[in-house]
Amino acid sequence: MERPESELIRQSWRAVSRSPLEHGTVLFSRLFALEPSLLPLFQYNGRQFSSPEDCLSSPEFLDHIRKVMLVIDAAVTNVEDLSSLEEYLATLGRKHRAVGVRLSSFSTVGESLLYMLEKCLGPDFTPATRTAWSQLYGAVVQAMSRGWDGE
Ligand code: HEM
Repeated sequence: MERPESELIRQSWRAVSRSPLEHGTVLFSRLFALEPSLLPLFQYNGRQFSSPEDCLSSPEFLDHIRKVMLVIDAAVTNVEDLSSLEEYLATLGRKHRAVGVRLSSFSTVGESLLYMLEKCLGPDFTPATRTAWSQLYGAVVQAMSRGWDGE
């Protein structure tokens, strides 16, 4: 996997990271629209959400959005040496496998991430920036995929 263009990643993330919850909400709204079957995987205290809107307004789910944005933030910070996150990401992958997430759903997450970046950055989301993010996200998923090894 080619190393993503660090400067494009950092620059574009600056705009997103000013309001992570807002942009993370755009990402997950898109994710639920593309793959509604992911909704039942989010349950807190055994409670099932009746709709994406119900889920997107729950404090526990908003915390999950914050966690996701923090992981992406860590990947941006370590974009030049993602191997430092490898163990953490493999463990994170294992935790997601344990709650019933399929590795293939992370492709839909990637699509939703690119969608959110496009909405946030508008014309600044150039083809080169898109390529850089696809590479970065691809590297994150590759590391997380070790959590599904042996399936
Ligand atoms: C297919 C989409 C996803 C689903 C269905 C999913 C589901 C879950 C669930 C059910 C939990 C446990 C409850 C919670 O902490 O809220 C969790 C935890 C977590 N998720 Fe996700 N997740 C998804 C994508 C992601 C992504 C893309 C990231 C970051 C790259 C991420 C980062 C985290 C983190 C950091 C935790 C906390 C892990 C811990 O407790 O150590 N999730 N996820």
